[in-house]
Amino acid sequence: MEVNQAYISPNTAETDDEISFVLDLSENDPLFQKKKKLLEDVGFDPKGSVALNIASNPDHLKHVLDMMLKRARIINLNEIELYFGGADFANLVGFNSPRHELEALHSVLRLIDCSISNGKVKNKNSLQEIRNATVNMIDELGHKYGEETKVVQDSSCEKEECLLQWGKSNGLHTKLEIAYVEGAGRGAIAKEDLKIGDIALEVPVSLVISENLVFETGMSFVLLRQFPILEKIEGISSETMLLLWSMKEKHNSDSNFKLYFDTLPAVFNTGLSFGVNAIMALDGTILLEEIVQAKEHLRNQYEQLFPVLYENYPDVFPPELYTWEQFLWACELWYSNSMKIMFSDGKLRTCLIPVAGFLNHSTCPHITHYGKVDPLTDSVKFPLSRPCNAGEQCFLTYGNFSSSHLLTFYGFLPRQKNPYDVILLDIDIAQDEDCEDAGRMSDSHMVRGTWFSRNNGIFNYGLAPPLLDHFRRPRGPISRTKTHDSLEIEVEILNDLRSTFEDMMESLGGEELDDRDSCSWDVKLAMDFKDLQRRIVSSIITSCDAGCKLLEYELSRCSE
Ligand SMILES: C[S@@+](CC[C@H](N)C(=O)[O-])C[C@H]1O[C@@H](n2cnc3c(N)ncnc32)[C@H](O)[C@@H]1O
Repeated sequence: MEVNQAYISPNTAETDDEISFVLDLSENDPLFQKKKKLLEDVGFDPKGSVALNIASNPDHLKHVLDMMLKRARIINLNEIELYFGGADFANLVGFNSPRHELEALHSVLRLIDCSISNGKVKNKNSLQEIRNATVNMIDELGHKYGEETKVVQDSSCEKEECLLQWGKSNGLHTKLEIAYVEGAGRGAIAKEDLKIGDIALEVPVSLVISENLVFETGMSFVLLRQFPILEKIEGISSETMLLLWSMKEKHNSDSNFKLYFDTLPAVFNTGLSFGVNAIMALDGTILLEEIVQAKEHLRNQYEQLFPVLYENYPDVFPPELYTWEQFLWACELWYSNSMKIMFSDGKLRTCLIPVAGFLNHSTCPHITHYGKVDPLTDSVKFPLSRPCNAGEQCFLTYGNFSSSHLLTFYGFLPRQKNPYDVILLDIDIAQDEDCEDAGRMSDSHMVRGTWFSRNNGIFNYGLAPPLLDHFRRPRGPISRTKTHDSLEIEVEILNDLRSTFEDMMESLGGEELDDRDSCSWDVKLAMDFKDLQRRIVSSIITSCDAGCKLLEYELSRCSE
């Protein structure tokens, strides 16, 4: 899971009757130049502010909120969002994805809260009104895009309850309880109505499993004794050491983390455990190659360590605990359950966090800002970015991951539409080197389901502007004027694209007629993934067709 980084520095300045909200684009943002250009293109000063008149009418408040949101949306774009919407200014100021919209609304809320709390403004009514409007928008977003959860009532969560009790007696605080939920194993359910800013879970650093804890405390693995051994293996990373530690610690009945290990599944069922049939079922998708390579990489890593370690140090590395299967289990544990946490010393460490590991992922999550140790409390906090009512499952974001990544490393496909499901295209980008498209990815072009686009008209067709420009550029100066010549070029481009995607569809093959429910978990997941690829490719072919029809109609009008 990725640490959430917001490259925004919110700021406010007040006079007696006006507040200036400064949503500054940080120069540390890796996409600074692209976003700066975008802000300028839509008429914003990148260093500018939005002014709120204290004695304002509802129309002014609405306008101020609208302006703040537009800035916040641009500032919060990530690379994929920038690629698909970047050059399309009309779309950019509208809705992009639930995560993106939530982030934008949050930046605005932080600014307003900052102003309210600094107490300089005498008349707080306007601020409160604009705050209420922002909170309402966050609420509506949750209602529209949030996932519903069915709790599996007859499953016992005894081990999970023990872990919670152990956590609480060691300083953990939570407003969540653990239950089995349909389709996702265990999940965390809100015990009471939680509002924005409430801390759903707080875990003291002393309960966090990281290289710090493992290497700095005299744990049962006698790690200090192992260091000289491990240091002899060239390039061994702290991650590898943590893998080795967890493989043994899981069997240690005296472990400080015994109750945590007791709650872990015996098998993880991620893409890394796919059997041959499932891998074959991925034929025609890039995921087949990706999974094979990822597994090969892990196998090589294992073979660098074993049998050398257990032959030379059988006491420390007993062969029965260090099998390839156990190694894969530990890899899957760390891939699917770890979080990257920024510690008070400024270092980012990969950690396992008891209880937080029960939080499932959603593309419209409740918890988006986590991943930093609070130095005042020496704990990791999980605050709510949108409300979660009692009885609802509280979701986290694992990061802006594609379904292929989620399948490979977490073993599931999100139920909702995933805006990060892109198909990378094998296009020579050399021609694009001097291109300065606002949203172009640095090294690739891509497509995603055209259902995400609201711009299907001529010159857009629901496709990414940088991709279309890539095809336009060799055909002459890029034009968005409906002349006969430019329309002809557009038809040519859509025909080329359609044929590329028809080939891709053919290599995916027809839909399998098998009864999914009787398939093994991995084959079913592979087939579901392939269906998703077919839907994406089919949406592009349909959009190319629809675009050609529009162009033909326009061309016929030109020649009239
Ligand atoms: C950090 S754990 C979350 C707790 C997990 N459900 C459990 O029972 O241990 C991550 C794993 O939860 C499952 N998971 C998380 N989010 C999911 C989702 N939206 N749908 C289905 N499974 C999900 C996947 O198996 C993933 O590898």
